[in-house]
Amino acid sequence: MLDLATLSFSSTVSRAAYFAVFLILALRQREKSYLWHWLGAIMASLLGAMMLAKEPTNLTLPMLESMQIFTLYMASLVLSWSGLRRFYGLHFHIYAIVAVVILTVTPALACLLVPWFGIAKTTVASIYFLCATVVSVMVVVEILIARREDLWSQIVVAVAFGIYALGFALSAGMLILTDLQISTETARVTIIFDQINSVLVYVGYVAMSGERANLQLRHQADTDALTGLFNRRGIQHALTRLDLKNPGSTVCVLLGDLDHFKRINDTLGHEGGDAVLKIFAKRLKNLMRRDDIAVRWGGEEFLVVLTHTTIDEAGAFAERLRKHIESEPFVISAQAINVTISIGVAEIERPQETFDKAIGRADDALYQAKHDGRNRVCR
Ligand SMILES: Nc1nc2c(ncn2[C@@H]2O[C@H](COP(=O)(O)OP(=O)(O)OP(=O)(O)O)[C@@H](O)[C@H]2O)c(=O)[nH]1
Repeated sequence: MLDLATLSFSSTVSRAAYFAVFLILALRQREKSYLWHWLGAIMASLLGAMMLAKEPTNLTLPMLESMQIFTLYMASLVLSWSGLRRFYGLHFHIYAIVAVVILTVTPALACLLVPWFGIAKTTVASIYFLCATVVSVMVVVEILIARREDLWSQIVVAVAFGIYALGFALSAGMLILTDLQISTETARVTIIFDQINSVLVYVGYVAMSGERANLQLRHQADTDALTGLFNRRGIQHALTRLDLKNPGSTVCVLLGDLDHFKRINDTLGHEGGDAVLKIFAKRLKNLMRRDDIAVRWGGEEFLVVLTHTTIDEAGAFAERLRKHIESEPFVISAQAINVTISIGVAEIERPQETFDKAIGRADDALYQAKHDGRNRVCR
């Protein structure tokens, strides 16, 4: 069995290692304020662990040291919570700031009451555990109830703080309701419990940061930077979401091309042309349903995939889009520009036809629409 001195030492060393890792992460990505909060959380708990490690077997620390250690551990929890809020891009309400400051200093203030009012040290410890429970629950709520982002790794952090909350609440309950005293054994259990849980928390933070960066990179790689629609690479990923093999559902493709776009560029300049493309993409998205997929297929060419849609419905949608573009001039730098679009529509004939073949037929239909005079829909 490991003794208290060894456990305290390993707890301090592991925190120092986390501190080094987070310091590098924060320095390399200075703009990510949440990393600085989490670095602060680790630093506070490292300082607390260092103070405890000085005299690991002394369970009756002087008042001043107890106050400092309680405050450091509370600050660590609060910085974990504030880091999470920054991670989700949230700011802090003034009431929330006041509340967490009160929670942070309450155990230290309770220490002051020990000599003056003769309050038992176990009562002070239970006050600390109660405050720590509240902040741990706040972290869990921040992640699980709000579910602001779909990250698997945040579940690890939520579980770790859920375990912390349970541990703190149980400790407080036992100190209040039973005559449990703080002993070498309880100190050992506490350190082991904290050691295991802190691995989940800090590794969870790194994983959250990495998972989100990974998703953002993938999103960037799949998205056309100008219009925000999928690019050709992105459609491959988006198509995996569609059940193209299901013969029960009809899927149609639309290939649209803005008419005489070269003239628009010549009139407005390339930047003006870009603005037209952006506005077009926005209008297109406004007409689409949630499950439909829009892709910037080429320069001024757009592909739309309509799920659970018959060829007649797709034709009607294309006509609606065409009229919508034709009827409302695009306003670029206070200049109203008339834009029109030609559209080819095709249904994917399943089970034998591939997606690419259907696009080929939509392209033929688009060619026909251009040939017939533009600003029209052809099947
Ligand atoms: N502003 C801007 N222009 C682009 C972009 N990509 C392609 N283009 C321009 O789009 C124009 C396409 O011209 P064309 O293929 O001749 O077709 P069009 O003038 O639209 O004529 P039709 O398609 O036959 O109606 C070219 O002038 C390209 O330079 C882009 O990202 N931004």
